[in-house]
Amino acid sequence: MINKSQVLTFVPTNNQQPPLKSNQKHGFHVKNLDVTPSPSSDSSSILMYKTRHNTPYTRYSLSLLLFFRLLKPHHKTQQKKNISVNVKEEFFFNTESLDMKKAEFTLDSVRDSLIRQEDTIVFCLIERAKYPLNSPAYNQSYVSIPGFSGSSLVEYIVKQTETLQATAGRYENPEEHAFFPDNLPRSLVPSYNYSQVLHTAANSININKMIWDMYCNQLLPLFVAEGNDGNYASTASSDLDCLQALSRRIHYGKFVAEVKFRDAPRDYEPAIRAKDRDALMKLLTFEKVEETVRRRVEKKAMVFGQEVNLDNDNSKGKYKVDPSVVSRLYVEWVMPLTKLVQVEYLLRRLD
Ligand SMILES: C=C(O[C@@H]1C=C(C(=O)O)C=C[C@H]1O)C(=O)O
Repeated sequence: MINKSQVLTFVPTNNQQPPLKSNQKHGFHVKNLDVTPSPSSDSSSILMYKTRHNTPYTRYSLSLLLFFRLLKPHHKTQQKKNISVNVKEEFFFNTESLDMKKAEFTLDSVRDSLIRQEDTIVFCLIERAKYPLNSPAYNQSYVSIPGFSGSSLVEYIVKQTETLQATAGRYENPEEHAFFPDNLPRSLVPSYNYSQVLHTAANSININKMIWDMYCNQLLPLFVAEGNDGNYASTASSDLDCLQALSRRIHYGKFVAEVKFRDAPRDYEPAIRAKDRDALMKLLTFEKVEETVRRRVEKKAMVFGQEVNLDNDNSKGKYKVDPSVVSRLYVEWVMPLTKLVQVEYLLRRLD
């Protein structure tokens, strides 16, 4: 009989795996499955399984057969008894978080993360664009919630979510920054050993007030329809997703600056000592990269935001979020604010 402590280990079946790309990682996660065991299954059942695209199908099918045999009750009258089995499954993924890349902190790996974050930002904007502006959600006199006087519904939802997420450890991660950081509760979860690549002065940099102002007062009216459909809570929740994605991207400038400084400390040190913001801005700016980013996010807005249907494609040119607005968002706000974070970080780098 299988007992609770048994683990079905899915292991690679050969060594001829294609090399991982630089932004891919390889690992295992453990899934907990409820199965009804067969008494004939012996305790040494180990299934061979391979998740990569070069899976040998014969081995794969055999594995599945074995697996389903384990799931099959052996006798009709047998009382169904669910047993928890841990399945360790090999997986591959593109890492978005820098922490998954502990071993390779390079300008390329940091830029890979920024590229992946573009997807998140574009999808968040698409989700927000489902709703019209819904201006009451931003109006501080529309709601009067005990303990939150003077807060709009969006502020209320952001504050409450941040409070909850702080207890779950969100702000222990150096990549995360709260919009209302004062008086947040302590994390209640075991601490994770995040890689400490940043200078401690990084903790003093939080430009979320500027991001909030840019998002609510300048960006929103550019990509949502005017009007009001009453979905204020969902709207506020979508806003929170957008704000968090933008904040994470922009504050990622700290990591970009750190890696640039490490690559060329002698170039940066004189400008840092002279507190010369303009010189720092010049040193850290790569116009060609910015142009590539601008074109790529515009294209992502076209690809992710197009209507998909199976008939003749008559939806060309219709996008859920105007691609030129996404390009403008990056050129006017996201990239300049990311560079501002870089300058602020570098100015403190030798403290
Ligand atoms: C982030 C970087 O620094 C600057 C800011 C960029 C951005 O925000 O996308 C792009 C290029 C640089 O001018 C970088 O060099 O990758």
